[in-house]
This record gives sequence, structure tokens and C-alpha cells, in this order.
Amino acid sequence: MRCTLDSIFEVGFGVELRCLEGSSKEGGEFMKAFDDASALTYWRYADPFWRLKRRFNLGAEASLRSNIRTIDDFVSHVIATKRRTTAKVRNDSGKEDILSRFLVESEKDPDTMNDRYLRDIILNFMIAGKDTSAGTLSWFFYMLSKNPLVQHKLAREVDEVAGGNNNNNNNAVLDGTTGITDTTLDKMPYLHAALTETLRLYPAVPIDGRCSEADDILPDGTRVKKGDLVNYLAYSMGRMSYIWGDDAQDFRPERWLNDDGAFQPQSPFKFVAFHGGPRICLGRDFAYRQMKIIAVALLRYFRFQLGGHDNVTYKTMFTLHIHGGLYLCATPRPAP
Ligand code: HEM
Repeated sequence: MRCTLDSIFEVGFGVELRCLEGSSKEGGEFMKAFDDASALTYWRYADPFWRLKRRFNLGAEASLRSNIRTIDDFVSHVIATKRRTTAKVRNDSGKEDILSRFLVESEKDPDTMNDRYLRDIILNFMIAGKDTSAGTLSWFFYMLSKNPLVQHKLAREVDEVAGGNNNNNNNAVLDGTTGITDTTLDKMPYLHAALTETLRLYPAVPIDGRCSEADDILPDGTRVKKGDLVNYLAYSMGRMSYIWGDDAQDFRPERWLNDDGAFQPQSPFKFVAFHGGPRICLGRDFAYRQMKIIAVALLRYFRFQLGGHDNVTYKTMFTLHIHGGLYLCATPRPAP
């Protein structure tokens, strides 16, 4: 989570948060407030009295308000700092982040694209991109620990494409990430397949929905009225033998590869982890790239086994988290 938060901040907003190394107190407090606020917001679904509690600033609603204040203060500071540096960034070597682009646009329409609007942009990207990739990576390493043969095949692909672990210094993991390019990642179809297979079984957004724009009839004959909410369960769809065949419950990255070993995408209306249609996930390519870089850096040097008990299950949240976190045992991988 800390790693994906750092990367969203750096790529999206041009800010080095340094949550992973734990050197930023403000960054750590912000992350905690954000995570707590997400969980507290979710529980509004289960608490019929939440409006009353909000009105009188009681219990969970009081905590939520305090977390929102911490988040607002932090994000306002990011925007103010960014405003000061935007002109300089524009003159730099063209390396612009998303927030800088929004700031440039906001100069044309400052009333609409005010600080509140920009704050919502930042939070929107964080909500969309932090827990999704982090959760998927946890399930990915869980699947690899349960399927050592797949882990072995992946490590072999990483060795063949990115070079093996023949570096014994303490910065090995750092050195391992610096040389990774898009070309390197494109040569790893098995890694792409294994991440996709993880998302089939453990979609980061397990339930999603849309509001009907007009009266309609679904393919199975169900009538939908304008304004009706239609939900779909990506978690269940990924496990249906009707959709994926008799081995739907098995973790089998090979199902995504053709006879030549190339990745074969499926329709986004069958593989719904990123949603489909005009509002499909905007960060899909970014997410794959980010997850692959982290996977390569770790698989190159370590072998993973389950470190604790095997009663891993999910936690009820907007995104599919592992309840209580995942405990893994990492042992150095011998040089090939
Ligand atoms: C494994 C990782 C990810 C998964 C499974 C995923 C999945 C999804 C899904 C299901 C939606 C549709 C939600 C809805 O509108 O109901 C969505 C939307 C979106 N995602 Fe992702 N996402 C991932 C990573 C990311 C990342 C890393 C970013 C940003 C850097 C991102 C940015 C967005 C944005 C901006 C939208 C809204 C698109 C729109 O409404 O037009 N996502 N994502």
C-alpha cells in the first residue's frame, strides 16, 4: 500500500511522499487518515444512524471528520506547493505529472477548477489507484505461494528477460528495478497472464454497478427502468464455470496464452476487473506496469512461501483486501 501510494504521488502529482521508507511523518499520517476514512465511509452502508452521528459529531462520524481534516490539510499543502513550482516544471524537460496539467488548465477556468476541484482530482486518483494495485499484488503473491510451479515459471521468465540474480550487494533490489523498461516488460507474457489470472479470481473492485439511463431489457429478459441501479459481481463472474469453463476455480495463467505463448486478451465484458465500455479504468496500463515492476524486482531475488496460517480471506471493503494482511516468508533465490 505504501509503495503504490508513493508511486501514485510521484507519477500523478510529482510529489515524493516517501511513505515506504517511512521518512515522512506527514505522509504517514496522511496515509493512515486516508485508509481510516475509506473504512469508516464503507461502514455507513451498515449503520442506519450514521446521519444522526454526523449531525452530532459522534463515534465513527467524529473520527471520519477528523480524518477528512487531516486529508484536506495535506492535499491543500500539495496543491499550494505545486502551484508555486508549476511554472518551473513547465520549463523543465517536459516531464509533467497529471496534477501539473490540471493546474495549467485551471488557469483558463479558475472558478470551476478551484482548489476544491483539484483536491477531488487528487483523491479520485488515489482512491482509484492505491488500494486496487496494492490489493492485487497481495493476492498475486498469495497465489504464487499456493502455486509454486507458477512461481517457478515466473522466476524463470524474469531471469531470462531481466537477467538473473548475480548481484550480491545490499542494493540488489534497487539495482533490479532501475534497468526495467517497457520493452523488458513486454517480453514477459507469463507475468501479464499471471496478474490477469489473479484479477479474474480476486478482482480489486469485487462489486460494481451503474444507473440505467433509460428503460431497457437485459439479454436474459430482465426489465430495467430508467434510474434503476444495476450491480454486477466481478468476484462471482470470475469464478463461474459458465463463463470460464470447468477449471474456473483453478489459478491457471496458461488460460490467457495461445499456443505460441503470446497473451490473448478477453472481452472486457467477460473479464470485468477493469470494467468495460466508455468508463473503463483509465489507469489499467499504469497499474499493469506498476505491478510488473514490483513483481519483477521481488521475484528476481526472492522465493515466497506462506509465512503464517493458510486461512486467508477477504475483508469487506470497497476494494478486495486480504483480511489482516498477508504474511509471507521470503528467502533469497539462488543465482541461476
Ligand atoms: C489492479 C488495478 C486496478 C483495477 C482492477 C482497477 C479497476 C477499475 C474499475 C473496475 C473501474 C470502474 C469503477 C467505476 O466507475 O465504477 C476503474 C475506474 C478508474 N480507474 Fe482503475 N483500477 C486499477 C488501477 C488504477 C490505477 C493505478 C489508476 C490511476 C493511476 C486508476 C484510475 C482509474 C480512474 C481514473 C477510473 C475512473 C474512470 C472513469 O470513470 O472514466 N485505476 N478502475
